[in-house]
Amino acid sequence: MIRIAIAGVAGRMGRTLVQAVQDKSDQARVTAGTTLPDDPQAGIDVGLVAGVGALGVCSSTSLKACLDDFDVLIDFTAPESTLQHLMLCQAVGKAVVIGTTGFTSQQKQQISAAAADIPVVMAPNMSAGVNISLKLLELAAKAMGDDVDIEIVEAHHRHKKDAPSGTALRMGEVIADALGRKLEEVAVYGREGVGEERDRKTIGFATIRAGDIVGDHTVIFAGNGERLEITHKASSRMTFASGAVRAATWLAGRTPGLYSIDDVLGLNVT
Ligand SMILES: NC(=O)C1=CN([C@@H]2O[C@H](COP(=O)(O)OP(=O)(O)OC[C@H]3O[C@@H](n4cnc5c(N)ncnc54)[C@H](OP(=O)(O)O)[C@@H]3O)[C@@H](O)[C@H]2O)C=CC1
Ligand SMILES: O=C(O)C1=N[C@H](C(=O)O)C[C@H](O)C1
Repeated sequence: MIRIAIAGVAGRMGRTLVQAVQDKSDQARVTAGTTLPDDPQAGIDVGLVAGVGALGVCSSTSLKACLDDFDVLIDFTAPESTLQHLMLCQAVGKAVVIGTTGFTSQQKQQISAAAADIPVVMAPNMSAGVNISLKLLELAAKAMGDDVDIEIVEAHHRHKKDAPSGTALRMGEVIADALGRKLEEVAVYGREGVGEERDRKTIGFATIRAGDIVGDHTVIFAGNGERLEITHKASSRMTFASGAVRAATWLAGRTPGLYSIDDVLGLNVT
């Protein structure tokens, strides 16, 4: 039985993660959960927070206080918090699944460094569909990339803080790598006013924040006379949460290293 801690248990993903672990109660159980100290859910049973009934585990306001109580931490909070949690786990040799997005490149390097000591799975999107779509994007980019304009459009709920989404950026990286381009040199984040016509080598990003959209991503490969669009639409956060729980059960007992969701899903075959 894998003992799982969930950071940010009162958040949208935190609550869904508790439900997802409950759905895998033959393999895993929630043995710790955290909130910020000023959260109204602080100290409340994590099962009650998530709406699945009491689990006998009260949410803690400090991960440090429950480091003995879990095998794997699942963290979908915010970049700074995730890094603090990661350092605590590194100090005691606990595995971490990171779903948080919005890291700077320097923060990503800190995560890679920590993964020299502990097993870490990190993915901006834990759904199987998105990770399969990344393979399709690589194929499409290699086949069409130099003859088409490539635009990435993403839409999320009004509460999302980071933009573009971590998934959209990952899609951009996969496409840029496939085409031998550097994303930081070719990315165009939104357009406004009068300027030059489009440079074919650029990869454009457009962001929508509205209502309760769970997460939509479309990549457009537009050429002369045809365009290919690859779209993924998440209709429930459970797709991300069940992917993260699968990653946590896969990660328990592994050797240190930075693993991707491709490793978990067996998509790393070439
Ligand atoms: N990889 C994937 O598949 C997915 C990734 N995400 C990412 O996950 C992250 C969270 O998303 P979402 O659940 O919608 O956001 P929420 O804001 O709903 O949840 C985050 C929760 O973490 C809490 N929190 C922040 N810092 C700490 C801390 N130090 N200790 C304990 N709790 C803390 C927040 O509290 P407070 O509100 O008080 O700040 C909040 O309750 C985002 O980065 C998002 O992009 C989301 C979905 C899928
Ligand atoms: O914040 C969200 O909600 C989501 N964030 C992730 C991202 O930034 O890509 C994944 C998913 O699309 C939902």
